[in-house]
Amino acid sequence: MLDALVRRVHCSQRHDYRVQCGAPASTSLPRCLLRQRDVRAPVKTSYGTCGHLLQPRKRSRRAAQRLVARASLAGSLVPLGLFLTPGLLILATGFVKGKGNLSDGLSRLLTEVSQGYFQPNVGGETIPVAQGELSDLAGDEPLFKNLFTWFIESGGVYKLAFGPKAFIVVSDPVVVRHLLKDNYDNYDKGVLAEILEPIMGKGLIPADLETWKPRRRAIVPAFHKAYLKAMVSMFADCTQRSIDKLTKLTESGQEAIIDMEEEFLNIGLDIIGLGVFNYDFGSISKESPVIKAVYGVLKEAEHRSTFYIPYWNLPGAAVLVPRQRRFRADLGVINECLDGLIAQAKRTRQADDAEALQQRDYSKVTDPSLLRFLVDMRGADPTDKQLRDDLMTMLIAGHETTAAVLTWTLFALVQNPAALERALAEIDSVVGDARPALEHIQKLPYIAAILAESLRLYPQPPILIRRALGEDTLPAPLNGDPNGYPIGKGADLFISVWNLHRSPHLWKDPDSFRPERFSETNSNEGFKGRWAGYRPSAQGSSLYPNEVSSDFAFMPFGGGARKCVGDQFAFTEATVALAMLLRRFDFSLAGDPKDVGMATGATIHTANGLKVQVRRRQSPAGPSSLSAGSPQLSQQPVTV
Ligand code: HEM
Repeated sequence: MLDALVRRVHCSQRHDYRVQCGAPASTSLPRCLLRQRDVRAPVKTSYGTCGHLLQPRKRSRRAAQRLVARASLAGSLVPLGLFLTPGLLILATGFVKGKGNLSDGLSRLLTEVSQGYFQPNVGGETIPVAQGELSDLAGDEPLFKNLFTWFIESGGVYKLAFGPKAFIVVSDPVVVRHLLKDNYDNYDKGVLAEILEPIMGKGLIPADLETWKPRRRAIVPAFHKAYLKAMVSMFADCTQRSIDKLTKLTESGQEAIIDMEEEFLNIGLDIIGLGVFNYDFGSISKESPVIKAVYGVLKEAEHRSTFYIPYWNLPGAAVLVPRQRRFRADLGVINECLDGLIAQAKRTRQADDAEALQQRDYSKVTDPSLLRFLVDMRGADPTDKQLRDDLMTMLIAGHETTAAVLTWTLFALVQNPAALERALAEIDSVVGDARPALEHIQKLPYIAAILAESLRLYPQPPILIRRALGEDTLPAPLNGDPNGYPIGKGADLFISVWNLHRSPHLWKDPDSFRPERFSETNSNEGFKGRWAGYRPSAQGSSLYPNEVSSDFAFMPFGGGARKCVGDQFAFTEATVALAMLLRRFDFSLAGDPKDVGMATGATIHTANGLKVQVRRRQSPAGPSSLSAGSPQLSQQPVTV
């Protein structure tokens, strides 16, 4: 195990070194040995083979500010916690006086205070341990990148302890297949459900298994083929709004610098509003209190998913903490809007069974939204609250995710001229100036490979979360204990999609952007027949390479029972938007790729926006008949 105790350091010229902690092999491992601080001392006066002085990685000013902010927030909430029980006061003093740094001590204290219990023993004693501290989270890198470093050091299943809380981190396709498919009903969403419950209630993503089963059965049929066809037309309309805006900004050959991440978020919001509840946010061209509230709630969802102390559960936090007060106000605005839309849909209900609803003539349907289908479907009869939870869930699940895919795809393409050229040739010859239709999308395999490659490098979300409802034994990961790892009820798991997608055991040249990889077979003898490898032929009729063709090494939309319900919606949306924008404009990065940065939330987004220079594309070749596309959008969006 000691062999794994390595850390990265740099010399003054930024040569990269891996150093080993100096503890003797026989020593039992106190947690502090793994902390960067403890590794710094022995290397402070060491020199690398380059002759330069070795030094620990420097924290950026931003990271340091983040750490201070977290520590001070923790500090400001301590008094609340201290009132809860005198025993915790002693605990607090012990932690704060202890050797750990202040933020680590406070973080542990707050985790316990706010959750009110110590993490029960959740088994997993035989799992290799990597231990982390809050200071690791406050480093330069997002959490999922730290998880990758520990994966390389500790293997496809390891345990990570933050104070009293332990997470089992899984980065092996055989174990992931077991969790998501073979034994899925032994797991719920655990910590994620706790975080999201105030926002999504019992919507499909956080729902417990009992609530989830009938809702999943009701929602899946709503994404039928005729719906998807109508949606493709709407995707084109919403992208056209952005094209019109960019066309204006690039009048008479001008060049404009645009934050395309923001633009993709606007396109995505308009699309998800229309597709889910036939509400036109019109966010590409205007601001409204509802849009502001949606962004406010999304920001809070992101804050909660990265802030590992659930301070918002402390008594009074919702009233005392300004951002929590704002969050409640924003949630009120959205709920009022959704309640209005649900009431209106119920007033105009035309009940029918699912099959009949799927056979409606969608070229004449004025409201093709999911809400309309869910209200009209006979037999499901969800309560207003359940409907609202499902709508809110889909609004959040389908907005930032697709925008993030488009952002990172464009980021990759502007740096890969050969891939861009091939993409343009495909768009020009298959779609040309036509309005993209479902039939076009099936004929754009290279665009599909580009989007898949972007999702491989930047999975949205980078981590999936589960909690064991009963005991289980995780199968052995690559090079792990052949007996597997028993875990107990209540064990919390992080499935690291980032690690799977960038694993050197599963992919050749994993960090390169190379869409062509999806037409090559790939395997690893080390799995001894337990992992089937990546096989393009197993993709079948799916629009994109997926968890089936990669045997859970590539999961752009998750896998198994709780796989994304909006995968086809999202994939066609991204294809339409990308094809239409690339056809019309030339994009090049305004600045250094490093300036874009990376930040983590529910999705991976940029730290500083995706600023690109936009120019009109000069006379692109290819079919130019508009009649080849689908008919104009016939739906009349509702505004309340
Ligand atoms: C590119 C865009 C998208 C990506 C990358 C994505 C990814 C995912 C992933 C990975 C999961 C599995 C989560 C887990 O197992 O814990 C998921 C679930 C889900 N997604 Fe998506 N999603 C996208 C777009 C959408 C859209 C457009 C919608 C709805 C219109 C949607 C609705 C949902 C729902 C409801 C679930 C929960 C399914 C269940 O638990 O049964 N997603 N998504």
